[in-house]
Amino acid sequence: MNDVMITNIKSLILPKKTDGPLKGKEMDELNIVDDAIVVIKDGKIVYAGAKTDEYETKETIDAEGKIVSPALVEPHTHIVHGGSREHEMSLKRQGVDYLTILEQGGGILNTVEQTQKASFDELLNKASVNMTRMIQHGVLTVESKSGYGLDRENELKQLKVSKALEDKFPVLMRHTFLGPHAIPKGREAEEFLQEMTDLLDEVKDYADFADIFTETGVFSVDQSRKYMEAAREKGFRVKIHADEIDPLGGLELAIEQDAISADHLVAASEEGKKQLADSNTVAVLLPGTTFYLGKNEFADARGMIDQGGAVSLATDYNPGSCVTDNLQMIMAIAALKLKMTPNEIWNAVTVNAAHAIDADRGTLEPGDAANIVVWDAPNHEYIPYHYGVNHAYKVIADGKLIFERPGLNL
Ligand SMILES: N=CN[C@@H](CCC(=O)O)C(=O)O
Ligand SMILES: [Zn+2]
Repeated sequence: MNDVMITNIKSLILPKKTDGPLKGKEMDELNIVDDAIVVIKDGKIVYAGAKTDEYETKETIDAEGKIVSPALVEPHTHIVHGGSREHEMSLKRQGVDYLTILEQGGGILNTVEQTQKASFDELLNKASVNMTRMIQHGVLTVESKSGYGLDRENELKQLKVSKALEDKFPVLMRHTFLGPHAIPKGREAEEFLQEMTDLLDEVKDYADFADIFTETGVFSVDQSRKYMEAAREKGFRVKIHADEIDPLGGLELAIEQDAISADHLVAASEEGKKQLADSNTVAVLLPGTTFYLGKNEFADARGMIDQGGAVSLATDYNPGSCVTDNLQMIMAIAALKLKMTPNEIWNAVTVNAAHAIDADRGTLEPGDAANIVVWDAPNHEYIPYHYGVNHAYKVIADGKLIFERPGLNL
């Protein structure tokens, strides 16, 4: 006897399971089955498809005629950090830009100070609030970066908090070492980068990927290449914060280094975008950051997809450049500003996001984890359309109903 059947599903969204990410035109293909059921046993999918009488289960979860999809995958966050930076909004209003704030010792370095001061428990409690909200918004797989410690003790503290989050919540996580995220005040780039490179052996026990912020005033392409080569030699797959503000050639470097993802890419070159199609690298676009930094030019998702590349989407949740943990909001910005189609967007936040962090998630094939969301929406196009609110109605983790949207108590 199976355990659970999800019944009364108006439409079931079924992204395609493939060995690599969906690229180019494939990104616009999405299987949607009307009048469907999902059958679950031991937390895994037994069947997801058209309604049939073939299965018996001990329990049912009523989808109430709503739409159902795999839980979303969030492939780029800075969820573990101390404090907040609301004061930067006034600076931005006065015209001080992101890199100038960083150059003056604020921005990332402000959060570094607050993260260094915070205890393990303080960081865990704070990140737990955001993780709860992410889950309530339909996310059950989360990538989490360090990078606000900038020394051995505090980078390890951040990574250990990240691991503790995974133990505390029914989520699958990937943990990324981002030691070279900024240059501490009074330090010299090369010498600090060497210190972070020397930490790679030790952080290997806690981190799945090694990441770096390649940007004007932070790390150059040459410095980043050196770090990525060292990380790869130690067995890491690499990631990069590339071409976020200035076009430095970070995307080309990512492809050269066989990075699992290249993230941001607002200022990526035409050459880099072209090379994406023949690479193993997923472009993780973060349009919430472009919006929050008040820029008018967004990453050229159309150029990347239309030339055959693989694109994913993430919040980039962090206290400075994108203060939202709502991935549905990013789906809306992707529709409006990246001109991505609804099918491309759904693939970008499920299968392609999973490939960007090497997680077997985002699909509902037999044997997959039964991580599922019932959405209070008439169809899959509705979620990017009705923006800024939470459409997740029921969230099911490993076959267990863990969140139901509360109503009003009138
Ligand atoms: N740009 C670099 N790192 C983060 C921002 C971190 C911060 O501002 O605190 C990002 O991905 O946007
Ligand atoms: Zn980031």
